[in-house]
Amino acid sequence: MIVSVLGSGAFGTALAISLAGNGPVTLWGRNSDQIRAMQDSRQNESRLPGVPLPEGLKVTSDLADATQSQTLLLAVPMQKLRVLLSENHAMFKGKTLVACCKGIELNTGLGPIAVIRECLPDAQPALLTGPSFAADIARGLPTALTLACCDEALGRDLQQALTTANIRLYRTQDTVGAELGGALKNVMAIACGAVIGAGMGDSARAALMTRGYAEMQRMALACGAQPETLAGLSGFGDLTLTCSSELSRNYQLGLSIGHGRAFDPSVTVEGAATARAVDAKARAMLLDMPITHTVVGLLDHSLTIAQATAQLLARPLKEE
Ligand SMILES: NC(=O)C1=CN([C@@H]2O[C@H](COP(=O)(O)OP(=O)(O)OC[C@H]3O[C@@H](n4cnc5c(N)ncnc54)[C@H](OP(=O)(O)O)[C@@H]3O)[C@@H](O)[C@H]2O)C=CC1
Ligand SMILES: O=C(CO)COP(=O)(O)O
Repeated sequence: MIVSVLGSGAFGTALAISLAGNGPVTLWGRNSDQIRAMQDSRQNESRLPGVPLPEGLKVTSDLADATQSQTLLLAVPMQKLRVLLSENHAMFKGKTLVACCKGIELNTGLGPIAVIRECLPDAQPALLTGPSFAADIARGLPTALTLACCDEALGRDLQQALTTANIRLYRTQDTVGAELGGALKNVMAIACGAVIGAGMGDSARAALMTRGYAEMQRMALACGAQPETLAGLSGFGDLTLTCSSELSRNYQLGLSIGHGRAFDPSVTVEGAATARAVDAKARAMLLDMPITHTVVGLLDHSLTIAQATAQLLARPLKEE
């Protein structure tokens, strides 16, 4: 299977580096200056400094060239997926499109698979998700991820083709569960970072992770997901990683909120838009998602940390 990775950020570059161990890979980025610098230095200095690009990895800013491959990994932020697909519609027709982003689209409440289906009804969509930091993958450290695809035969082919020396893939047909797990864990990571940043301690974080997981399940099951998917790598696995590591940008944003410090708005933090999208979706579906709602309040500055904490603690007592 000939593969190209579209999006030369941290994750796209890391995936391309790992996949290059299987055979030739093309990595596409939209910024021709950045791509030229990558071609010259053979590293991605802004996103993954110090990690050399392997020989079999071709880097290009020519999308027509990159989309010669039948299988395209889409490693752009969730809120940018639709524009990439719709602006380059003709080049993506009939391709196998593997979304590598984690989030829910702000204006529609849709996940990546549904966005691909809307933009390109004749494409074959799949999702690569689960606990992994780009820096770990790029350095060859071992990771286990979920490959979600409704079509079982295609899912098996992708699982085989995208497994690498350091990425072990598990397979599921439950794309709804896989994409909601990956999207919602980022919202919980913001909440956990805020609690730790504000000095509320590890017990409070454990409470948020557990009740956050209950919220993730509530939304996912209401959308038709399987509970096993939420308990797997794409849900519980990624929740654990993202809520407990300072390498996570979502967690870092939470830490800044907790510390009362500004955060660089240019950093990709998927959980911010996703919290707003999920909060609106939960309201429409009459689902109780208090942590997500509180994160939106913190992001919008309509709640202080103290108010947010008091509000969550004062909720009516209930069975677990
Ligand atoms: N980093 C990680 O550890 C992991 C990330 N992910 C997921 O991967 C996705 C991408 O994240 P990540 O790579 O880290 O983010 P980065 O911020 O490192 O990179 C994002 C990339 O997307 C490009 N991009 C943005 N908008 C467009 C567009 N309209 N068309 C084409 N390219 C565009 C950016 O280009 P430019 O620089 O020109 O703006 C940049 O190269 C996210 O959904 C994230 O959740 C998943 C697992 C791990
Ligand atoms: O998705 C990730 C880990 O699985 C990366 O997390 P951040 O986007 O918070 O850095």
